Amino acid sequence: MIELQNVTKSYKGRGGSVDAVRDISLQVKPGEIFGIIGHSGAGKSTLIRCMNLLERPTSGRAWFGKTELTALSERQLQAERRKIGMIFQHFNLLASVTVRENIAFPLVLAGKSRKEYAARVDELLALVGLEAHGDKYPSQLSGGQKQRVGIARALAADPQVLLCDEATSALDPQTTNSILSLLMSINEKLGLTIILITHEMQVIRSICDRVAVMDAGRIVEMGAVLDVFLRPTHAVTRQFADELSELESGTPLPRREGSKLVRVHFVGEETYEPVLFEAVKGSAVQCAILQGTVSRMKHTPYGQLLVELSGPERDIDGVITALRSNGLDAEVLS
Ligand SMILES: Nc1ncnc2c1ncn2[C@@H]1O[C@H](COP(=O)(O)OP(=O)(O)OP(=O)(O)O)[C@@H](O)[C@H]1O
Repeated sequence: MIELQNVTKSYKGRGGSVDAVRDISLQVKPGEIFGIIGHSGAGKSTLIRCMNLLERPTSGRAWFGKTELTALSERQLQAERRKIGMIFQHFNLLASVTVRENIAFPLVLAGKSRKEYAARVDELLALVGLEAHGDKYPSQLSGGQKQRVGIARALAADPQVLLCDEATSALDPQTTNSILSLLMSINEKLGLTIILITHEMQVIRSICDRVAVMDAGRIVEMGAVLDVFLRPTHAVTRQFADELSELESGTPLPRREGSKLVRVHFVGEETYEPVLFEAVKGSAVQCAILQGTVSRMKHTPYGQLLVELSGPERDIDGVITALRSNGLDAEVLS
């Protein structure tokens, strides 16, 4: 759907040239929600803007379906860009016109008359839950409502892909969740491919299918969200995975002599099974649960427990082996 091949984007600054994006290749599949996460300055905005050529790569190639965007003239590019919608952190709405007119804007640009676009705008207002707000001005709306207008406007020309540039970063957690649910339902209902950039794990955890982790202009890890964050290999990924774990770090924990501290990950339906109880049952091992969470990564139940296993070492090892042979990820921390 969207493909980048060896894309580099350099900016010339006073201190020389900065590679904001370095030699990035990736493929986004039709219908998926693909997240790009990284700290500030990692190159996320530059990367997403290379996908619709708001930034022209210094080298490398960008494809939209079978069309190579980097080979098009500005004029050809404008036509292709209509198939790629975009929403922004600060919404970028026109302050002097109503919600309805903001949403209609891409249709007006495409030469449609009011008569032609009126029904489409009503449909979009309903899709984003703003039926009662069409005649208001952006200044009369909350941040979440403004972003809903941004989404409706981005969808007006019926794009195949939606690029989201930090779309929830200016919103409070509750509003963030409502916008993420809206994006997920649009993805499911319309089959729209979504690519988003964020610095928030919550966004990746809630709605993304695959993720790329960026650091210093490069992608350092990429794959299914669960795979990347269950077994992070790069330090930056590990930091984000720790945010996800929700287990407190640094808190001194009570420990018994000779015990082992084990972190157990549960994924899928096993999250709700009594596997830990079964592994310990009948052994001489005592199991104390020190911390624990159960949540979801998109639709997949996911849990983590920090347990202390105490008893004879051989029996503790037997419990760990039993957990692993049940498909659980059991990591001995100390
Ligand atoms: N137009 C520009 N001119 C010069 N340097 C730029 C330009 N745009 C970005 N950069 C530099 O490129 C690097 C990556 O910036 P970018 O905005 O893509 O990162 P980011 O991950 O989106 O960060 P943030 O989350 O803070 O927006 C930074 O070092 C930035 O200073």
